[in-house]
Amino acid sequence: MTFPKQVRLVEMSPRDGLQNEAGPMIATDIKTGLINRLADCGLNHIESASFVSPKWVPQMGDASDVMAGIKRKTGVRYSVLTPNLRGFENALAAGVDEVAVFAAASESFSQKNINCSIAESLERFQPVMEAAKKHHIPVRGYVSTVLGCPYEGDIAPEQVANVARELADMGCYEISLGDTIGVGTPLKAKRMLEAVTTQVPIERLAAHFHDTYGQALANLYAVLAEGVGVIDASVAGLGGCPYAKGASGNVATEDVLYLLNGLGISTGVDLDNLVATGEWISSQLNRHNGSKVGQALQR
Ligand SMILES: CC(C)(COP(=O)([O-])OP(=O)([O-])OC[C@H]1O[C@@H](n2cnc3c(N)ncnc32)[C@H](O)[C@@H]1OP(=O)([O-])[O-])[C@@H](O)C(=O)NCCC(=O)NCCSC(=O)C[C@@](C)(O)CC(=O)[O-]
Repeated sequence: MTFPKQVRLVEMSPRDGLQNEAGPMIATDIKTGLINRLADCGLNHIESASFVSPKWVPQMGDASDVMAGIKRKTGVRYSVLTPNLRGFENALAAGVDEVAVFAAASESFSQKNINCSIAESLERFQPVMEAAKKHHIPVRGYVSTVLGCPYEGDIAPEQVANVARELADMGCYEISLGDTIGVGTPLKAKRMLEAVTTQVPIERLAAHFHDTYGQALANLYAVLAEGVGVIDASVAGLGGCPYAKGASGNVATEDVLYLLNGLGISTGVDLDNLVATGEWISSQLNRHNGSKVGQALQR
């Protein structure tokens, strides 16, 4: 096994973490406070908001205010989700550093999440890619449901590979592979990755695993051993997907960092500060802290 010496953590909590919070709209200053604290932990890539339809995801309805309210830290990339050209234009006006388009490996999930087929979604991303190129904005791509779909069950690794290749070919610099409902196991994750790397080099892949079945760290260990060097995670394990009922949050950033520290893999992120941030946001949201490491170190 050859683990990478360094891993880039992409922090998901302000977007993937908060998009699914039930109840009233979370105050914008809690969102900006979270982002500023995360940057102070040493995280240098923070997915901060979504420029999607507020009818579909109400919690992200203040994306422009969030972008205007954060204290920008040099060296930190503040990225957002953009499902279409309108989202991109709004994101550009808000001064984002990077955008992400999001497709799925499952037709049913694509319909439920963005109201179109996989092929239509790729067509819809084309003008986003062109506009982003013109404005020198890097674009990340997501593939959801890479290890299972809430509507279709198992997804063929080849289907994941095809969608990942399409996104890479259209210009996404990195493809993040999402186990949206957290059903994967290490062997499945390894096999999916083997299929994807026949189409997209491993240097351009990221792992985005949810922890619904408690397998996310084991799955990450499996793909780290294959050489994946970018991991998406969410402080305090915040989150879930509005269009994947029952899915829990991304794997907790604190838990991933503890694993990486134990493997001697550097990230530039401070664990104590991160644990304090996980505690802070959990108390602001009046929510259980979903990080095991966060719970252990707070005792
Ligand atoms: C894609 C659409 C817009 C299609 O939605 P639609 O209803 O098919 O499209 P539409 O063009 O008819 O638009 C519907 C309404 O939204 C407006 N609209 C249209 N676009 C925008 C925009 N950009 N910003 C603001 N408003 C917008 C548009 O103007 C219209 O308003 P109305 O005329 O009814 O008043 C919709 O389905 C949508 O916003 N979906 C977002 C779903 C979402 O955010 N899901 C969660 C993120 S994905 C995820 O979590 C997975 C991931 C990435 O983390 C990886 C993983 O874990 O697998």
